[in-house]
Amino acid sequence: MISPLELHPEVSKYVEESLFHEQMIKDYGEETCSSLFRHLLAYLSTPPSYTTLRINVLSASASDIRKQVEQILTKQYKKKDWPPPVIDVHPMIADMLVIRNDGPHDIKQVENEVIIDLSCGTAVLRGADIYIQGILAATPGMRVGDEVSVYVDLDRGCRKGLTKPYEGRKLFVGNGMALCSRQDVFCSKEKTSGVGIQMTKPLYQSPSLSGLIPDLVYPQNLPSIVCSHVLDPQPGELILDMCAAPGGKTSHIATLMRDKGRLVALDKSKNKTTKIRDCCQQWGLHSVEVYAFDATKCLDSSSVIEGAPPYPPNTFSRILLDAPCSGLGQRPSLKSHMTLAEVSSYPPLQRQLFSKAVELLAPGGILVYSTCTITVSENEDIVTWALKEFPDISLQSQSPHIGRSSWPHRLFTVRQCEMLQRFGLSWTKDLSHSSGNTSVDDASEAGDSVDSNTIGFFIAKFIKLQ
Ligand SMILES: C[S@@+](CC[C@H](N)C(=O)[O-])C[C@H]1O[C@@H](n2cnc3c(N)ncnc32)[C@H](O)[C@@H]1O
Repeated sequence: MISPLELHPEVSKYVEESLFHEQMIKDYGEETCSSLFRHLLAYLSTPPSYTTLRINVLSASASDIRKQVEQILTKQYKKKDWPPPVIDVHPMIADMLVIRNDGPHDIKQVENEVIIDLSCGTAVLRGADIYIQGILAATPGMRVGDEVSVYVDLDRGCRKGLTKPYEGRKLFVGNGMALCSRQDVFCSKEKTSGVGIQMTKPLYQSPSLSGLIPDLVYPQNLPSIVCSHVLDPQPGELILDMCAAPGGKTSHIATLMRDKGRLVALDKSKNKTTKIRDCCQQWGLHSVEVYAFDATKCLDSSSVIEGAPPYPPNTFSRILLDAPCSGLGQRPSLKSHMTLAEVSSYPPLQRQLFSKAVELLAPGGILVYSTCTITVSENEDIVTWALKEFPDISLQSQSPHIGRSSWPHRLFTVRQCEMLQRFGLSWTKDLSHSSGNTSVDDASEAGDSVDSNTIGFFIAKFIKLQ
């Protein structure tokens, strides 16, 4: 049993107050709101029920890629003794494959124990095997072929190479087979890379995606795929992706432009821009220019459109601001070490980036703002601030719209709520109209479909008036 996402108490209070504002507490009662918040934290600690892959439809047809993926994963599943995977093209989004995950399973724990860290544990819950470098501790005497039980160190207390049983708080994530001995992990100079534990009986069965036809397939969460479709990039346009690394949405935007036109991709982190370049190169995309650049400085009226940033005002036909955020929509998320100062540092940065985006956008141009977090302060509040601050932009409806509408906000009309998209667990559409109904959507209410059981994500679309 996975416990709810753990937050620093002051962060938990901040997020809860951001979601359940005074009016909601008045309308639905304190008890209901805090029980919904606990439900939300529990939901965030579990992995999504589906794995989604974006596919390169410029290189092959969706059905061909689906077949290739099916062949590879069927072999992988057979090796692990699992029933064959069910893989479909998403009914509304032609460049997305959907694979149903399965779990949680009831797995009997064995004596041999392997400890891994939080980030490795998160990957295991989404289908990954464990690389040798990811192993923090293993039972003395562990040999190749042994069955082992894998635990996540929840408190970052496990010393690398610990020989005694780990006494700290740990979460069981399934059983696997050792492909290396304990000696290989901690004492060998040779065998230090590659898969160390193959997860044969994980708590959640989902495909292991490392190296899965990288020129045709990009593992990406559903809302991120939707986000680039909402931007609706067209061939021949001049488009800006302001915060682009590692390049998932950049490569998608360039693909939707059929690699014709010019896509400028910026990221503040120089190291991360390498990932954008690699990603575009792998998909054979040539329309992308990548710059390591602070997007808060990318506007300058004396600059020119060609070449590197900064750029003059009214330049781009479309801009994606996939903003740096607190990331609290990520699933599974077992424990966050973020402090209140960190979480509350994002809205000012988001407003700064948004202001630049509005100026850089050409009249008639489209701006998409998105985050992978759940706080109202980084989502709905940014929209209400922007609509007040910039009378020359207007909120637009989105296509495709397969997520929920926004979190209830005292400054939105019902129509405005419906123009925004929130993914992951959300307030039921009808709840805001009926104080008698106090449920959030869950598995019993179509909440377990691929469109709803995903990460927490927010999308807003604007047009700059002519
Ligand atoms: C949510 S991630 C972007 C994910 C990316 N759009 C994708 O789909 O692969 C936010 C990114 O913003 C970058 N960032 C943070 N501050 C920035 C700034 N001032 N200018 C440009 N990029 C920034 C971070 O390095 C991070 O890579």
